[in-house]
Amino acid sequence: MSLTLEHLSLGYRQGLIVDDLSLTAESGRLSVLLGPNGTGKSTLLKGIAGLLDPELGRVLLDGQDLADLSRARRAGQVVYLPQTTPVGVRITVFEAILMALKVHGKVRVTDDDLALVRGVLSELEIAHLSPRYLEQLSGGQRQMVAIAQALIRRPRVLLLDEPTSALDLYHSLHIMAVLRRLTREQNMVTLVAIHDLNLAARCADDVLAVKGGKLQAFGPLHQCLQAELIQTLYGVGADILPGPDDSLLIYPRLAG
Ligand SMILES: Nc1ncnc2c1ncn2[C@@H]1O[C@H](COP(=O)(O)OP(=O)(O)OP(=O)(O)O)[C@@H](O)[C@H]1O
Repeated sequence: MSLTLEHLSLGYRQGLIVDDLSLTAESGRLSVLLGPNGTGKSTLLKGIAGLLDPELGRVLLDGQDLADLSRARRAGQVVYLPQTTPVGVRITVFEAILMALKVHGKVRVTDDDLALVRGVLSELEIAHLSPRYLEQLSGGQRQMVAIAQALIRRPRVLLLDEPTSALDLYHSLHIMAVLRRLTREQNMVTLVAIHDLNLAARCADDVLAVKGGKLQAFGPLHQCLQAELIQTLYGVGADILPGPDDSLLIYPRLAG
């Protein structure tokens, strides 16, 4: 399976933010979406999810134009987790994840549904939060519940916007490792916008870098994540060293 962006241009009233972007991402691979603040990463994810209509171009899943699907069918295949998620009504963590599972399905809850909710709670190590109300959670706990809500829907394309921004070191590493494993096991196309380059380098198969609306790089981690790219994206020099387990260690250097 593959996700293809074909001359995709996206924007708002003030103009284009994503400008003529073309690439094909293969399933079973996790891509990190890199780029400076305000450059269009969230805009790109929203465009792929169908929350923003393209000015030009298409988003294809295995050759099928996603614009031809109903909103509900597209949402079943492509799940987007925004940077901030509303707390919403007074429900427990267990209920919130169950509701995410049933969002476009039958209303009746089966034993299999309950087992799926328990499975994702255990996978993300948040089973102890199950009876708590969403409004009682910390920022990081809420972020993990939102990730659980995205995962339980078993999408073909998983789009996560800075999913570890509120997580501590242990939980960031754990969540990214789970995302990488599930991407392979469930053969998803996973795209994760992220600012922490060292975390990105530990979990990425591919790098997708954007700046000024334009694609700067797309391809395997070791090929793409070079000092020149970091300089282009962020205006920051960097030493890049080989890390354990085929990862990279990035040591950024501000000039002066
Ligand atoms: N709903 C909107 N209406 C108008 N302009 C918007 C809207 N959402 C975002 N923008 C603008 O589009 C540009 C890209 O924003 P976007 O949120 O996609 O950036 P980003 O790369 O995800 O940034 P960050 O790393 O800071 O989260 C910014 O200039 C932003 O102000």
